[in-house]
Amino acid sequence: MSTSHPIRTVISPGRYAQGRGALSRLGELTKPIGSKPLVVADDVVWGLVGDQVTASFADADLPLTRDGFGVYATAKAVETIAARIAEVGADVVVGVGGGSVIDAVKAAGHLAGIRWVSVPTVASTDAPCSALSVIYSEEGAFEEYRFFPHNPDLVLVDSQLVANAPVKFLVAGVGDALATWIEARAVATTDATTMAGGLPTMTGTALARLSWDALWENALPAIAAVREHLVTPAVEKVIEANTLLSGLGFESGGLAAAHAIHNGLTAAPQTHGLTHGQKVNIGSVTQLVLEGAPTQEVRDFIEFTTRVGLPNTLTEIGLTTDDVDDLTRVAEAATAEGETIHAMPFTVRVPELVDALRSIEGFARQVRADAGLPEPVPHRAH
Ligand SMILES: NC(=O)c1ccc[n+]([C@@H]2O[C@H](COP(=O)([O-])OP(=O)(O)OC[C@H]3O[C@@H](n4cnc5c(N)ncnc54)[C@H](O)[C@@H]3O)[C@@H](O)[C@H]2O)c1
Ligand SMILES: [Zn+2]
Repeated sequence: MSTSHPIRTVISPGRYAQGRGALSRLGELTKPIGSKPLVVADDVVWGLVGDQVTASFADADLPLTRDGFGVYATAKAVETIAARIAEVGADVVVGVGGGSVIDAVKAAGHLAGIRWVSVPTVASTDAPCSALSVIYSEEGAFEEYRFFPHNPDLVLVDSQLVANAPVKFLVAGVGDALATWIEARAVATTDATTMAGGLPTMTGTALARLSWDALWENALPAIAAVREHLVTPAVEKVIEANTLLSGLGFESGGLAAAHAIHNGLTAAPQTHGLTHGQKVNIGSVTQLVLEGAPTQEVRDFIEFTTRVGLPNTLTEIGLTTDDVDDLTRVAEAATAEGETIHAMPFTVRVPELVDALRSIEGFARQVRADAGLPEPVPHRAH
C-alpha cells in the first residue's frame, strides 16, 4: 500500500463536440485518433445514423466496419467486441447509441488496447465522457464498475439527433444529471475518493453544481422543445449538462448514495425496463431523506422532478411500501462493500435505508397533492 499523500484529480475526454448536425464531422474528428475504426451500434440506432456515419467516414477517407449490439453492457458483450477489434485489426472503436453500447465499447477498447470514441445518440446518461464502464449480468443486474486509465479521446453529440429521439431519454438524462450535484456535495463534505481515483477538486465539484443550475433553469423548456423535436438554446444546455457537465461532475466530483441505491434497485426485477435516470432519481430523493435535508428542499426536488416526468415514488418503479423483502435486498446491494454509499458523511445501514426508501412514497404523494401535480402511475416490469 502506498504511503504517499492522496492527490486531488480531474479527468476528462480529449475532446467534446456538440451541435446540430455534428455527426457529419465524425469522420474528420475520428481520423486523428485512428485509421481503422470499428463502429458498434444496434440496428435501431444504425437505422437512424448509418447513412450519415457512412458519408462522414467516406468524406474523411476512413474505412467503415459496423457491428451490432444487444441490450446490456455485459462481460460477454465486452469480450465479443474486443474479439472483433482483433479480428478486423481496428485501432479505434466507436460506440454509437445509449449508455449501454458506449460502456461496452469503452471496456472493449481498453481490453483490446486501442482508443475509443463515444457518440451518444440520446442525452440519457452521463456515460459518454467517463473513464469507467458499468457492467451488468445478462438479466440486467449491476455487477461491477470497471475503471480505465483514460477517458474517450472524443465525445461527439449531434443535438438534432438527440432532439429527434423520444423525449423519455432526455428526461432520464436530467435524472442522472440532477443526482450529480446531490452526490458531489456529499463527497465534498467527506473529502472521499471520487471515481477519478483521487480526492475531489474545486473544479469537479463546481461542474456538478453548474450542471444542477443549468438543469433547474433549462430542463422544463428543453423537454417541451424535444417533445416537438426542436433544438433550442435550452435544449443545447440540457444536452451539455446531461452529457459533459454531469459526466465530469460525477467522475471527478464523486458518487455517493443516489447511485448506490440505483445499483441496489437493479437487483429488483420489478424495476427492469426503467431507464438508468429514472432509478437514479429514486436514489436522489432517498439520499435527501437520509441526509435529513431541509423539508423545503425535498419538496422542491419532488415537485421539480415530477414536472420533469421523473419517478419519485416506489409505485412508479414497480414497488410498494409492503415489498419489505425486496427493499431489503435492494438496501443490501446498495450498501455492499465498495459501494459509493460509503462516501456519505454518516454510516448508512440496511434498516435505515429500507425505511428511507419506504418513506418516499407517502411524502412524495403528499407533496404532489399539495402542488396540484398528478398522482404516480404504477410501473409494470416487462
Ligand atoms: N459509465 C458511466 O459512467 C455511466 C454513467 C451513467 C450511466 N451508465 C450506464 O448507461 C446505461 C443506460 O444507458 P441508456 O439509459 O442510454 O440506455 P441504453 O443504452 O441501455 O438503451 C438505449 C436505447 O435507446 C435506443 N436509442 C438510442 N438512440 C436512439 C435515438 N436517437 N432514437 C431512438 N432510440 C434510440 C437504443 O437502441 C437502445 O435500445 C446503464 O447501463 C448505466 O449503468 C454508465
Ligand atoms: Zn448515472
